[in-house]
Amino acid sequence: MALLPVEEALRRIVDGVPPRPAERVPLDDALDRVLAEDIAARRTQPPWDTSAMDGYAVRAADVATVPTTLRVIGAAPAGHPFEGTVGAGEAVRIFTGAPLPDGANAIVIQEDTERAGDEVTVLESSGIGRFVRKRGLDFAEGDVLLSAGRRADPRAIALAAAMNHADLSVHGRPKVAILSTGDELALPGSDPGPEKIIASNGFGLAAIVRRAGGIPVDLGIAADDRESLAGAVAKARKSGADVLVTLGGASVGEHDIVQDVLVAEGLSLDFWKIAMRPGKPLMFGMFGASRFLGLPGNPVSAMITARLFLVPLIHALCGLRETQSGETNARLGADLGENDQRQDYLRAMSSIDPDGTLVVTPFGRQDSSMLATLARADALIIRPPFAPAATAGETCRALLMDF
Ligand SMILES: Nc1nc2c(c(=O)[nH]1)N[C@H]1C(S)=C(S)[C@@H](COP(=O)(O)OP(=O)(O)OC[C@H]3O[C@@H](n4cnc5c(N)ncnc54)[C@H](O)[C@@H]3O)O[C@H]1N2
Ligand code: MOO
Repeated sequence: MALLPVEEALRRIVDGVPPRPAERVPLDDALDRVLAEDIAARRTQPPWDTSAMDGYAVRAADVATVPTTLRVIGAAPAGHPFEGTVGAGEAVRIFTGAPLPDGANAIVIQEDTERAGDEVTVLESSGIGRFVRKRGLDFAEGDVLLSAGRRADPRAIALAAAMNHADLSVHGRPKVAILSTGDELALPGSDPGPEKIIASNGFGLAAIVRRAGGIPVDLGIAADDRESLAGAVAKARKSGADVLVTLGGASVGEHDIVQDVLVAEGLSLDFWKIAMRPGKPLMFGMFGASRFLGLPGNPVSAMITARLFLVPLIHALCGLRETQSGETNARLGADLGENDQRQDYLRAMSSIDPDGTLVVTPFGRQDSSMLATLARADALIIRPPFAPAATAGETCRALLMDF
């Protein structure tokens, strides 16, 4: 059976996703939220011509020939403009960030002067505009400097503050309900019998959700029976989550009943099974107003499919417009055999060659149960379906691990 290509699966998941409604938050709470509107400067910065240095505001013509001695007629610390005018043969003591007084058109830095009482001797000349920041050097009132859809990173927050905004309109954070499934699962820190497996996926997923800008809602662990799953699904409905993620029970065994139960509860399934390794049994559909992603239970499959499909979905719900795939060209560090119909994501270690090239070397064992390997890996080598055998040194595509 032909499996759905990865790119097509992603397109179906993220296309047409409406961002969460906007809300206003103080600057201090805006970090990593996504701007819901363009932000224009409420003032011009700097609002006047200012000194870029501590020194003396002078007329450039007066210091064309040095040394020369000028009369100091006042001072202009930052925040306290000098109200008068600098005339011929005069200077005003000035400090970094203070407005340039009328009449002056240059700054002489303090180190190039000798002060004696109300006279200053200038030892180095200074041209027109020297050490002067012109009004509006950074931005002018009305300039739109931050666009809707941008993440409020620290630089954006600093700029928004400088533009005189105390709060920002940002999109709401999507809620992602996470349900682990499996009779064999026990919580970390419990005293599990040898037949048990520690339920790690939910924790990894919640961390991915938080990093991506969502709010994880833990629905716990459902057993592999219809009643338990239906009960958990009822909780999911109540949670009002934007996305419901199930973990495990996605494959073909008779205990893999997630899809059956959800369809009986109203899931409209869009697709099941994609051309990807790890992650083949991925499911996607609409569950009422929520988007549903059924991730495979194998721990590495769950983490990688979450990175490739859930993260872009959360970004879309957050209103993020400029997303980066994280993919780059690299040089293969080992030979690889030919690939089958599934796009492969091989766990790999990256290094930089002496010539500056990024090299990615896959681990020998690629089993999708191996979290220790995933944690050591810092890149995934992407092998398209039916890629021919490749030798070390060839160019390949790699996804740098950002989660
Ligand atoms: N006959 C076939 N068998 C399998 C196929 C197939 O196509 N035909 N696909 C394989 C692939 S690929 C994957 S991936 C897995 C996915 O299986 P499920 O999604 O049904 O996952 P489970 O069977 O529930 O669990 C698999 C594995 O992962 C462990 N697990 C489950 N949940 C967690 C959790 N929350 N934390 C940690 N570990 C978890 C579970 O104990 C199992 O060991 O199916 C293959 N089989
Ligand atoms: O797709 Mo499964 O995720 O290969 O192990």
